[in-house]
Amino acid sequence: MATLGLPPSLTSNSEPPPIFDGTTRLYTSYICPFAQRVWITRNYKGLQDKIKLVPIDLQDRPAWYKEKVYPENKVPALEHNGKILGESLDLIKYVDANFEGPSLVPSDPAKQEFSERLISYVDTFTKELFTSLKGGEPVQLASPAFDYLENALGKFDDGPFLLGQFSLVDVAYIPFVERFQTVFSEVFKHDITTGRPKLASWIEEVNKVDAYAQTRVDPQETVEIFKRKFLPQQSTL
Ligand SMILES: N[C@@H](CCC(=O)N[C@@H](CS)C(=O)NCC(=O)O)C(=O)O
Repeated sequence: MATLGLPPSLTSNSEPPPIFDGTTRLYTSYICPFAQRVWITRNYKGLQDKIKLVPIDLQDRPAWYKEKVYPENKVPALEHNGKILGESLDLIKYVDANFEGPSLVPSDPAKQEFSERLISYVDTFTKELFTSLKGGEPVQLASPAFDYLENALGKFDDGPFLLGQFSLVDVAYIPFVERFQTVFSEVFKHDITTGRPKLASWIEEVNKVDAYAQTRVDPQETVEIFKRKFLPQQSTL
């Protein structure tokens, strides 16, 4: 688990932080792929001192989180300027636009247009992957989603990332690709990069980005979570 040197998760026994005291806080969970998007964005922009991580134990959630912070009772949520904002795809855009640090949106209009297209597909992408686990043939069922990424990676050739340079689009996809690569490899003995060279080099390059590398989940933990939540039929393996 990537928690070395990171604050401990707050539980039902933990006191709330002094909410709305002017501190910007990212309520997160170290295992949540949605929250991971915002965590990567914060790290990439060098906002470690400006946006404080407040990890929540989702299995033993403090009651004050829903009551005082975020009625949706989900992570991620961002406390900023006296407001609480949610939804990871909105938050990564918000953090990029409203805080200092390197931009995660390219200036090229063609790249911006493709970025919108890829962002609007990401929920379908993740849904297809989760749905693939419910069928008898997960590898085959997940194949079109990974092929879509492989094709998308061919669009710009001025760098290994989805828009050439590292951007919000990579941030939106990688937490899910990370988890499904692990699960397909460990549970179904299938390498999602076989026959997908661009996907292979994309994953390799994203792993070199420190802002992301610090947020990765221990693969063993990913497998345990998936077996418990999405693959109950595999839990006795
Ligand atoms: N659409 C939301 C999804 C967030 C989400 O589902 N987070 C999960 C953890 S990975 C959560 O907080 N679940 C708690 C619950 O639903 O009660 C986003 O993109 O931020």
